[in-house]
Amino acid sequence: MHRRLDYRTVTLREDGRAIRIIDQTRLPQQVVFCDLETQEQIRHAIYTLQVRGAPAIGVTAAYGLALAAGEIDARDRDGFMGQLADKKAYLAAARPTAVNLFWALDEMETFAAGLRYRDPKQMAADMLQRAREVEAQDVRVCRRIGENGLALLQDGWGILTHCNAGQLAAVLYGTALAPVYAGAERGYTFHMYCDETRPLLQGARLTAFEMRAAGIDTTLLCDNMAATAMARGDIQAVLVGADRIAANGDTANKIGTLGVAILAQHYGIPFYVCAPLSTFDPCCESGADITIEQRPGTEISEMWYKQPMAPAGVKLYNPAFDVTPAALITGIVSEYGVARAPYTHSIPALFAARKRQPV
Ligand SMILES: CSC[C@@H](O)[C@@H](O)C(=O)COP(=O)(O)O
Repeated sequence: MHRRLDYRTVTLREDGRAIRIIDQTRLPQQVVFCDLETQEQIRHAIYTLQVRGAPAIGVTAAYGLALAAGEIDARDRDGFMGQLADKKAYLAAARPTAVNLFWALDEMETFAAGLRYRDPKQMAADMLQRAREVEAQDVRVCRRIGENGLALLQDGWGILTHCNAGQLAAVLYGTALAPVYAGAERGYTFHMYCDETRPLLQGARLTAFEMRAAGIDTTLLCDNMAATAMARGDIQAVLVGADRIAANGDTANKIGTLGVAILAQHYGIPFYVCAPLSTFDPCCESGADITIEQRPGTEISEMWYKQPMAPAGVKLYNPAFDVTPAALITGIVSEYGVARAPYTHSIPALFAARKRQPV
């Protein structure tokens, strides 16, 4: 039976005074909702991955800046925009790699700059309305990604995914898992293979959880088992999300994605990246321009076990993302269709399509 989680990962609380998120650090044991009211709570929730995944971070940031704007006490437009810029910089420092964070903050600042100046409370209320639209747009966009991605898949396929790019990484559908949900709605049977995704186990804790809740056949495997699953012929396609896509198609996603892409090329398995246009960053010429977040080594050495998992004092290396070169990507599935190499031509075509008919 198909039972996608019937709640939104990120939304505005009914009274409009807080962001309501599912606390992803408590999954899969507990589904706990958490209300974020202050900018400190919002930045902390993004940094600690209570809310995570590029599109969900973007929606949180949009609401976050609107709520923070409600705290502004300014006499005129310049005062308001000055304080808004400070709040934007504060939220932007939460995490460096997912461009949706910066995209959403820029959208909100540009929106505020375009408003006829009234009292700060009214400006903040208008911004909150705009943030609601960012949330609604995420739902529409992800549905379109689902339809576009489904057209590349066949009923009965085994699909490998890495990290979590599903409902829990966006508002309702996700990106890489949106085609799987779209297929399930039509009665397709997919066999999902979820990499556990060391060190923070987004695949085990989140993807396996939401796939099972949706009644989709799901197998969890350790990251180092993907090669064997491919060699056995279990995998017919790889679907992953993205945190930032450079102008040449190089794609930053959760650490380990690059290894999966190399394996997929070796075994001749199509490797698709699924992402909304808000994850594309035309200012990054290539993957070399993408800042990769470094996180505390303790996420490797002691996070998931009662006892330390490594000898005291060992040097630790914990980049949170890697960059998959465009040459390893079969196609990038967006809400405006599928871009293929050469990406320097096909990505601008997606942006042109958006200009003609925004989703
Ligand atoms: C649709 S989500 C795409 C990516 O944000 C996702 O694959 C990912 O890498 C998330 O990393 P995380 O560190 O859990 O925020």
